[in-house]
Amino acid sequence: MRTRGLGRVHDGGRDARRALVDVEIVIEEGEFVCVLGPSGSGKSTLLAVIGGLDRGYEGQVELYGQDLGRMSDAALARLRGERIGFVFQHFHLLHHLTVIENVTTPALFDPRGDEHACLARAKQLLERLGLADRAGDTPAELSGGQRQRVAIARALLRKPKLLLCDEPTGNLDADTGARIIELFEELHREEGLTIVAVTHEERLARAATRILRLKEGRVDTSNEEPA
Ligand SMILES: Nc1ncnc2c1ncn2[C@@H]1O[C@H](COP(=O)(O)OP(=O)(O)OP(=O)(O)O)[C@@H](O)[C@H]1O
Repeated sequence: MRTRGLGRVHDGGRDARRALVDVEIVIEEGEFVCVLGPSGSGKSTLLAVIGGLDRGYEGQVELYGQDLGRMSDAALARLRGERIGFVFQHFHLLHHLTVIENVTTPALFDPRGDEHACLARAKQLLERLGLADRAGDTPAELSGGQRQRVAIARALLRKPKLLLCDEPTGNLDADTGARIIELFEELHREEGLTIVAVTHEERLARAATRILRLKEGRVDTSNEEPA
């Protein structure tokens, strides 16, 4: 993933906000990057842009050798579906579906998908995330941390190459948070998963192989340190 001269202005009427300013970053395959920075520094905006969800940017974003700005909406949706898993800050679960349905539903849109394999992987992920006995519950019956783990299982279902997460441990107690971090480290080490995680949490940042700091929409290199 590479950005060149990346900028993003959020249109707030008279009060337009420059969320990203001239961001130049390269993330290699297999990296585990944590994005740190104060509230409002552009972290969530950066994730949305590099994940192909926000197309209103200036400059260039290249993902797996493709210039996102030159892709059709359909091609971009396909790239997202095949290669990227998202864990959003507010989970975005579907409230009328059960846990297992939430995890498997995005994969059902894949015409080449194998339903049995998909269900088996969903069950395995729920097991790994300590939710095996909650598969039939709806999100309303779960705690915030459990919902977060459902969102993580859903993001991992299609074996993405790149996992983009916004505060993935933000709602979790210390033990559950530690389990998620272990899972990320395992997926990164064993399956070569590239992870880009926005976080405020020290524990997660310590697990990363690189820290990227944002400040007022710019990459902040004043405090560079090896992770
Ligand atoms: N949809 C939007 N419309 C208008 N302004 C927005 C929108 N999304 C973000 N912004 C503004 O862009 C700037 C960067 O926001 P962003 O959410 O990317 O920051 P952040 O670093 O992720 O913050 P936090 O840590 O609080 O989640 C902020 O000033 C924010 O108010």
